[in-house]
Amino acid sequence: APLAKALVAGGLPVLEVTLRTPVALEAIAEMKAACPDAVVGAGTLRNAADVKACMDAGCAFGVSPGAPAALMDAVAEAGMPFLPGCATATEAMALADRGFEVVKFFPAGAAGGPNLLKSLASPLPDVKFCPTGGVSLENAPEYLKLPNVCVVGGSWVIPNDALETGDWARIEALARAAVTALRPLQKV
Ligand SMILES: O=C(O)C(=O)C[C@H](O)[C@H](O)COP(=O)(O)O
Repeated sequence: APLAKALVAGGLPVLEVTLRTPVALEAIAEMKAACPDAVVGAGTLRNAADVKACMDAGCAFGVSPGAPAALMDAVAEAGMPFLPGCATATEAMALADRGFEVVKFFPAGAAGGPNLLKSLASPLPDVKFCPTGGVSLENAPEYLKLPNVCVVGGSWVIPNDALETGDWARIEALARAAVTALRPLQKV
């Protein structure tokens, strides 16, 4: 709850909690209760069971590092707002064929960074990307200046040591710095 409040106070109301701990869904419930105006979703969805658990928990959206067919079928059936992950032209094309106009590029830094997305802009001009994975305040502008990048995601606003010590003021300041620097470049 205090983390959600700090992020929202800093100007970041769209929060993704990854399903990487046994308490993720509980954390989502606490964030929603603490910040009713925030848009709280889940990340690292891997299968149909995750989709069901997230829909039951009232997640506003889902995010995944990838897009296996069984997961995407469950997402379509549930009508869940979703940001599927991809890292290659073939994967981006498959998601575009499923009707996705915006997809996640993951792991952005390791998979080729801004250069890879620049190369995809000519053959796939209709596919827009949200790079995540290794995005930082320093390199985010390089992504956001590309015509096929509309938004970025990342955990740099929540350093582990700040989270562990409950330094909510520092997290709020990092969120505000991200908004100040990047909102003018964002295209959504
Ligand atoms: O698992 C998912 O569904 C995700 O969305 C992955 C996250 O976006 C990245 O793990 C963030 O990467 P860092 O900003 O480098 O920490």
